[in-house]
Amino acid sequence: MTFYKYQGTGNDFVIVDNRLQFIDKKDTKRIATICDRRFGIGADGFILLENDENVDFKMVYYNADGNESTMCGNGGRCIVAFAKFLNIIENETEFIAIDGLHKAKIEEGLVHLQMQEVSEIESFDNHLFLDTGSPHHVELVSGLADFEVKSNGARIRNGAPYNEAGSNVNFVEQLSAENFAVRTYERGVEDETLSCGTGVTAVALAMHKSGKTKADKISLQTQGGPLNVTFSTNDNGYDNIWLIGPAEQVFKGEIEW
Ligand SMILES: N[C@@H](CCC[C@H](N)C(=O)O)C(=O)O
Repeated sequence: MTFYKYQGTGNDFVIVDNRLQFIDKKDTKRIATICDRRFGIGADGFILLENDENVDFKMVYYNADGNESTMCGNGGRCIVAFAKFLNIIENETEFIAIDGLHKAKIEEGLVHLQMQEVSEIESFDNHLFLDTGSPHHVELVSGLADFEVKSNGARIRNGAPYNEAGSNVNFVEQLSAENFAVRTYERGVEDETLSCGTGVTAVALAMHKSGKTKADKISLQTQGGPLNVTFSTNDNGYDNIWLIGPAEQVFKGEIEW
C-alpha cells in the first residue's frame, strides 16, 4: 500500500488514496497500528480519499485508536492538499465528509475549509460546549503554557456529561482582542495533539458567543502554529465559517496493508 503523511499545524495524518476500495475499513487494529508512533508510521489520524458520485471526492476519517470518527478540520485541509497533489482538483473543490458537504479552496499556499453552520452553543459556569463537526468542550484557563492538558483533558473527556462517547477538550487563553492560544486534548487520540481544526473553530465561535471578542476573524495559536477562523452571524447562530491554515505533505511510503 502506498501511503502519504501530511501535517496541518502539527496535527498529522496518514492518508491513502482508496479510490479502488482496497482497504478493509473494519480492520480497526491495523489502522491503530499504522497510527502508533512506535509500532507503526505514527499519526493522530488515518484518512481515506474515496470516489463520490456527486462531488470531487469523499473523506473517511479514523482517529489514532483505529475507530472511524466525526469531522476532522485539519484532516479536511490536508485531504484537500492531497486531492490537488493527485490532480483530482485544482484550487477549488467540494467534497463530502461524515458531517456533510464542504467547500474548500487553496489560496497563497493556505487551505481554506468551509465548516458546517453552528446554531447551538451551550454556555455553562466555566465552559461552553458546541459541535463543529466534532464535539468540543471549551474552557478558559490562565497559565496555558504550563497547564496540565493531558490529565485535565482526560478527566473532562471521560467525566459527566460526556462519559464514554466523550468530547474533545480545548483549553484557551486570551492573548488580545481577537487572538487566542489553544491547547486541545483529542478524543480518540487520548492525548494532547499539537492542533485541532474543529477545536479552534469551536474556540473562535465560543469566544464570540461569550462576548470575549467582537471580531469575526479570529487568530488561534496552537502548539503547532497559527490558524485563522472567519465567520458570519445570523439569527440562528453562525454560518459562512472558514478554517484557514497550512497543510503539507511530509513524506510518502510503502507498507503491507
Ligand atoms: N484533529 C481533528 C479532530 C478529529 C476528531 C476528534 N478526535 C474526535 O473524534 O472528535 C481536527 O482537526 O478537527
